[in-house]
Amino acid sequence: MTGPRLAPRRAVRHARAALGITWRAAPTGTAADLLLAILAGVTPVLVAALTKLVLDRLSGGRPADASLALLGVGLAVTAAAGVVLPHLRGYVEKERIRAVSRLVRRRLYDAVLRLVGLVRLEDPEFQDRLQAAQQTGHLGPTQLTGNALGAVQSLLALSGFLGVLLVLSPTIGLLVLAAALPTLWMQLRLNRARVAMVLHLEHFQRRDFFFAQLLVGVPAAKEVRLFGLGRFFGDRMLDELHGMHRVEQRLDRRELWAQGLLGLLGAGVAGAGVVYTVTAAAGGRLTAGDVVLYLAAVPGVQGALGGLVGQFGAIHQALLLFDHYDQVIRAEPDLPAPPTARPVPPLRDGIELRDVWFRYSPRHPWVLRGVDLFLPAGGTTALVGLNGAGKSTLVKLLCRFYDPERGTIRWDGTDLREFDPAELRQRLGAVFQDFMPYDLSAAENIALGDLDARDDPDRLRAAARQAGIDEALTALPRGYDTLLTRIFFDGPDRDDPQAGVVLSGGQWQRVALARGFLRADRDLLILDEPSSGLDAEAEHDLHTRLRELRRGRTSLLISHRLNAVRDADTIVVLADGRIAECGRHDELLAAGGGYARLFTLQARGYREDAAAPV
Ligand SMILES: Nc1ncnc2c1ncn2[C@@H]1O[C@H](COP(=O)(O)OP(=O)(O)OP(=O)(O)O)[C@@H](O)[C@H]1O
Repeated sequence: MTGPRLAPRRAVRHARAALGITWRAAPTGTAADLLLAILAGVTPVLVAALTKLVLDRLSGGRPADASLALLGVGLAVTAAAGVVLPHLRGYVEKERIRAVSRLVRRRLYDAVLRLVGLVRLEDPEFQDRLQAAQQTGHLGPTQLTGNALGAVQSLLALSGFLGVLLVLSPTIGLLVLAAALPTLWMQLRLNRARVAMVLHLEHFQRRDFFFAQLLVGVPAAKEVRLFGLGRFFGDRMLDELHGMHRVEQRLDRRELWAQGLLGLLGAGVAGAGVVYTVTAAAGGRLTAGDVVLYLAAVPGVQGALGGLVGQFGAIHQALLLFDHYDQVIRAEPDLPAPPTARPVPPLRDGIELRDVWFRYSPRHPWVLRGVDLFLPAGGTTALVGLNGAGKSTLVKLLCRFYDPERGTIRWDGTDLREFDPAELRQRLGAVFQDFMPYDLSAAENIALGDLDARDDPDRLRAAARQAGIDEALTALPRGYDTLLTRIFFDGPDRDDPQAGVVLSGGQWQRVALARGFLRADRDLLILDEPSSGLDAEAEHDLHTRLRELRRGRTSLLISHRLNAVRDADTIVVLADGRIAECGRHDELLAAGGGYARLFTLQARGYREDAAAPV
C-alpha cells in the first residue's frame, strides 16, 4: 500500500489552520497543556538524575545531611508530579477537544449553509468529502495539537536522556541512538501505510454503514421484510466488514514482524549496554547511580523516540484527514453572487422564463431545452407533464437552487441572478413533492414554514385549518405539542404511548401543506403535487380551499390529476424539455393534443370505475 502524500505547502497550511482552530477554541487550555507537556517531558529525566544523585550519596559513605534530605524531597515531589501530570493533561486535553469539536462543527455547518444552491450538495464527490469532514473534521485540530504537544514532551525527554547518556558514556549513548534509527525508519514506513489504510477504509466504512442502516432503520424495514432482503443486505454488510478486516490484518501482521524484530534489536543493544555499565561499575569506573541512570535512560530514549515517530505519524494522518474538512470549508459558492445584489421587489407583472436550457451537469442529459413561459402575477398556472418531463426541475430553477445553463428567468424583468437568493426565497412559498417530515412536534413542523410564527398558535392553527389537519392535530394526546415521532424518547416517556405519534402518509402531506400555507401571503406559492397522498374527497376539498386562499395571488400548481388543475388560469404542458401546449382547460381540450388525450384517459378511467360493479 503506497502512502498518500500531501504537498509540503498544503501540509503547512493545514497545520497552521488546524492549530489556529485549536488556539481560537481553547486558548487557555492549549497554553496550560503546553506547560504541562513541558513538565511531563522533563519529569522522567529529573527523576532518573535525582535517583542517581541519591544513590551516589548513599553509596559514597558521606553522612546524611540536609542536602541529602533535600534531594530525597526533590525526588519525591518530582516522582509525584510524574504520577499526577498525565491525569491533569488528560483532563485539559478533553476540555480542549470538546471546545474544538464545537468550533469545528459550527464552521462546517456555516460553510454548508453558504452553499445556497444544490449543485455542490448533489455532487457525489463533494457529498463523500462532506461525510468524511463530518466524521473526522475535529480530528485534524485535536489530533494535530495533541500530537504536537506529545512531540514536545517526547523531544524534551529524548534530549534530556540522550544528554545524560552521552555525558555518562558517549559510546553507549551513540549505540542507543544507532539502535533506535532502524526503529525510526520502520515506524515512518508503517505510519504511512497506516494513514493509507485509514483513507482506504473510509469507503468500506461508508458502505458498511449504508447496509447496516438498511437493516436496522425504519425507512427500508417494510421492503426488507416483504422482499426477504435481510440476509442479502446482511451478507453485503459482512462482505464490507471482512474487506476492512483483511486490510487491517495485513498491516497488523506487517507491524508485528517489524516491531518484533526491532524490539529484539533494541533489547540486544540495551542488554550489551547493561553488561558494559555493570562491568564498569564493578571495576570502579562507574557508580551504582550511573547504572540506575543508564537503566532508566535506555527505555526513556527508546520510548521517547518511538513516541516521537508515532506522533509524527499521527500528525501526518491528522493533516490528511483535515484535507477533507479544509476543502469543504473553502468550497467556492455554488451559485455566482452579484457584487451588489438588487432588492427583490414585490411581484407586479410576472415571472418570465426566456429560452431556458438546463441539465444537472455536463454529464447529464438536457432536462429543459428552451422553455419559454410566463407566470402572470395574480394568476394560477398549472404545470403538467409525464414523469420525468422536468416539472420539479423547473420549480427548483424558480427557487434558484440552480441557474439555467442558457437563457434567463426574470422577476418583473430582472434576472434572478441579480438577487440575493435568500431574499428571493423570502418572497416564495413552496410545498415540494418530496416534502420533509421532521421528527419534531406538530406545532414545530408547521412553524418551520415561517419561524416568526413559532410563538403564534393562532397562525399555526389557521394554516393547519387551511390544510384540513387542524382537527386531527388538536385530537392528538398533547395537541399541537405532540411529537410526530417516537424516536427521541428516553426515561418514562419511552413507555408512554401518548408521548409521540406516527402520522399516516396523507396526514403528513397535510402537515407539509400547512407549513407551506404559512407562506401563502408570499408573492409566489409553488405547490408540487400537493394532493398526491390525499383521498379524493380531501383532494377536492383542498383545491377548493386553495382557490379561495390564492385568489388574486400568483401560484404554480403541479399535479398529475388533471381534474385538480382544470380551473387554473393557464395550463402548461411540458414535454421533451419544452412547452408543448399552453391555454385554458377548454381550449386545450378543444385543441385535441396531449393534454386532451391524457385528460380523456383519466376521465374514462373514473367513468369506467364508477360503472364497474362493486
Ligand atoms: N438532482 C438530479 N440530478 C440529476 N438528474 C436529476 C436530478 N433531479 C432530477 N433529475 C432528472 O431530471 C429529469 C426531470 O426530473 P423531474 O423531477 O424534474 O421530473 P418531473 O416532471 O417532476 O417528474 P415526476 O412527474 O415524476 O415528478 C429526470 O430525468 C430526472 O432523472
